[in-house]
Amino acid sequence: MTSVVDPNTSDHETNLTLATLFSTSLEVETVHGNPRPSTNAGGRVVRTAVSEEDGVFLTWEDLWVTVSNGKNGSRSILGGVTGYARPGELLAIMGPSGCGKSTLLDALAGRLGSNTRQSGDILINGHKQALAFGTSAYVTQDDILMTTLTVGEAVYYSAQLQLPDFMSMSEKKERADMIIREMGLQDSVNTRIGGWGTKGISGGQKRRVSICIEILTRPKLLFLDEPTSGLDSAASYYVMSRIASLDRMDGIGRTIIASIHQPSSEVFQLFHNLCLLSSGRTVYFGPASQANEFFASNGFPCPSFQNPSDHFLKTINKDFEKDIEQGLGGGIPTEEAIDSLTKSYKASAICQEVQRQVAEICKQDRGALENKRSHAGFVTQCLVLTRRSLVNMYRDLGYYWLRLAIYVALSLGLATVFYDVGFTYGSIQARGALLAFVASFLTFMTIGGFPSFVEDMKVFERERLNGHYGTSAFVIGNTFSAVPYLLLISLIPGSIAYFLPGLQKGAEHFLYFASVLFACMMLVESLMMIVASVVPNFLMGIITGAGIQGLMILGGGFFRLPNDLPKPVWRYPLYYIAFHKYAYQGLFKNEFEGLTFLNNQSEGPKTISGDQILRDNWQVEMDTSKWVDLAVLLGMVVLYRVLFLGFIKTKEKVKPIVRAFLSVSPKKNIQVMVNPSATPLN
Ligand SMILES: Nc1ncnc2c1ncn2[C@@H]1O[C@H](COP(=O)(O)OP(=O)(O)OP(=O)(O)O)[C@@H](O)[C@H]1O
Repeated sequence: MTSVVDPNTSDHETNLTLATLFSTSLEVETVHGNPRPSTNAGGRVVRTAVSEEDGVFLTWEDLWVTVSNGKNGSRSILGGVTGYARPGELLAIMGPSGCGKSTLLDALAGRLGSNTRQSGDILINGHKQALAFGTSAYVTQDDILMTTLTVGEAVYYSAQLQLPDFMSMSEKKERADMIIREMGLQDSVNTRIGGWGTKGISGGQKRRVSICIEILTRPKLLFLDEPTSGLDSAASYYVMSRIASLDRMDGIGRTIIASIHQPSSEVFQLFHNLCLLSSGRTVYFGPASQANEFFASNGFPCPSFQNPSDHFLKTINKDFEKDIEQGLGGGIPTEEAIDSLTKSYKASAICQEVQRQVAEICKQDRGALENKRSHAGFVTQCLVLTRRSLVNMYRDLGYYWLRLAIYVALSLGLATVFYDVGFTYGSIQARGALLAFVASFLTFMTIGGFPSFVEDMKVFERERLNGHYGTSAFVIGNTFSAVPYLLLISLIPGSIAYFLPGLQKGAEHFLYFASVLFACMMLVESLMMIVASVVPNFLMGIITGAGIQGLMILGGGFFRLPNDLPKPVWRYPLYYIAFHKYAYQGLFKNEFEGLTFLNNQSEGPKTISGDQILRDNWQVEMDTSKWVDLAVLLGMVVLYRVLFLGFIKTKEKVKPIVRAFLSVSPKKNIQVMVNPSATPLN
C-alpha cells in the first residue's frame, strides 16, 4: 500500500506539489450571472471571484465529542478531528450513517445536546466565539415547518421577519419569489406544507422549503445537514449548485458546510473540500478532487464506471461487514481498510497541509463575527408573528376549533344538567357547583391545545437559533393571536352555560362571567406554554400541566373550603398562588351578590341573602370586590407570560454556560473512554 506522500520527495517539492494540489481545486473564474455550477470544462471545481474580506473562516482542531454511556463510561462520537472551511468554498462532510456527520455540524454550529461533552478548539475568524442566534444559518436534518402554511406563505412570512425594514414589502416578496424559483418550488407555491394527518408537499419539497427559508438572507456561514435527502439526482444537483452559487449573488464569499449522503458525480464536482469520516475519525480531509487519488494510492482504486463517492463510502462502511468482505472489499476487512486509510491520512502531506492552513487562518486576525444580522424591526416582527400565528391557529383544527366544539357540547351538557336552577335553597349548591365546574374543568381542558403549543415551540426554537426574530416578539405574537379565539370560546359556550341554567340576569354579570372564563383560559394556555418550553414532549407535558392544575384546583378553596384547608402548603401559599381561588371567589360574588334565596319550611317561608351565603357557605373574602379578583386574574396572565419569556431567555443563557462547563480538555476525554473499538486513532 502506498502513501500519497512519496518518501523520496523533498520537503520543498512536497510543498510545491501540495500548493498545486490545493490550488487546482481553486481556480478563479469571474462569473457573469451564470446560474450553472462553478465547474470548469474538466469537471473540476473552480472558485468564483468572491471577496473573502467579509467572509467567515471556520477552523476546528483536535475536536472531540463524547457522550455518557451511563455506567459504562463515555463513548466518543468524534475523535480529534481537524479541519477548516473558508469563504467561497463548499465543504462536504461524508461518511456512513452514524459516523458523526451531524455531530460535527452541531459542534461547529454550537448546537450540541446537553448530554454531550466537547473539547478542542473551534475558532471563527481566529476567535473563540459562540455561534447560534443569528450568526449562522443551519438547515437541520428534520424539516420543522408550520404545516398549515402554504410553501409561498412560509417563505414570505420568513422574508418579512428576516429581511431588514429598509427593504420594501415588494422587494422582500421579490427575494422570496426568486428563492422559491431557484429551489424549483414555483409549482407548489400554493400547496400547504402539510404534516400529521394532512398530506401536503413531499419530503423532498419540504427539504427545499427549509433551505429557501435559511438562504433568504444569504448568510455568510451556512450549515446544511443532508440538504439533498429525499431529492432525486437531478433535483439534488440543482439544489446543491444553487447553494454553491450563493456567492455570486453579491460577490461575498460564503462559507458552506454540508453533510451529504449520496452525491452524484456531478454534485461531487461542486465540492471544494471533502471531509470523510468513519466512526468519528477522519479518513480524509482535503480537496475533493484529490480524494480519488488518495484512495487509489492507498490500494483502494475506484473501479471504472463507479461514482467515486459511492466507492469511498463502500470502502469505509463497516455496518454490513459480511457482504462487504464477500463481494466488495477485495478480501480486506473493512475495519483494517479504515485503519489503514486513517493512518495513511494522518501521515500524509495532505493532513500536514490542512494543519498548516488551520494555523495560518488562526494567525490572521480578522475580527470576531458580528452577532447581529440586520433583520426586521421589533414592531414588524411582532405584527408578522401575530398574523402568521393567527393564520396557523385558524387552519389548525386541533388548536381552537375542536376545543370550541367540545366546549359547546360541554356547555350544552351543563345547561341540561342545571337547566333553570331557580332560587330555592337547593339552587345554592347547584349554582356553586356549576361555577366551580366552569372555573376548573372548562379551563382545564385548555391543555388540549398542548400538542399545537409543542409544534409552535419547535418552529420557534429553530427560527430563534437561526436568529430570525427575538424571544419577546414571539411571546407577544403568540399572546395576541390567541385572544380572538379565546374570546370566541368564552362568549359562545359561555353564554350557553350561563343563560340556560338561569344564572343572575344582566349584561354586566354575563360579561364578568365571560371575562373570568377568558382570563382563566389565557392563564392555562400560558402555563402550558411554560411547560412546553421546559418539557417539549406531548405526553410528559400534558401530565405535568394536568398535575399542576390538579393541585391548584384542590387548593383553590372550593373542594375544601378555605378555612378547612390544611395550613401548611395548602392554605399558605398554594391557596393564594392558585388562580382558581380568584376565579371561584369572583364568580361567586358575581352570582350571589344581590340575590335572595327562598326556603319553604313547615314553619313558614325563610329567605337568605346572597351576601350571607357568600360569607357562611362559601367562605368568600367579602372585603374585596369581584373586580379585584378579575384584576388579579388579568395580572396573573401578564405574570405568566413574563414568566414564559423569562424561562425561554434563561434557557438560552444557561445552555451555553452548561456547554462551556461540560467542555473539558481532550486528555480527560480520552481517559474516560471505555470502549476500545470506538477509540479513535491519534
Ligand atoms: N446527544 C447524543 N447522545 C447519544 N448519542 C448520540 C448523541 N448524538 C449523536 N449520538 C450518536 O452518535 C453517533 C453519530 O450520530 P450522528 O447523528 O452524528 O451521525 P450521522 O453521521 O449524522 O448519521 P446519519 O447520516 O444517519 O444522519 C450515532 O450513533 C448517534 O446515536
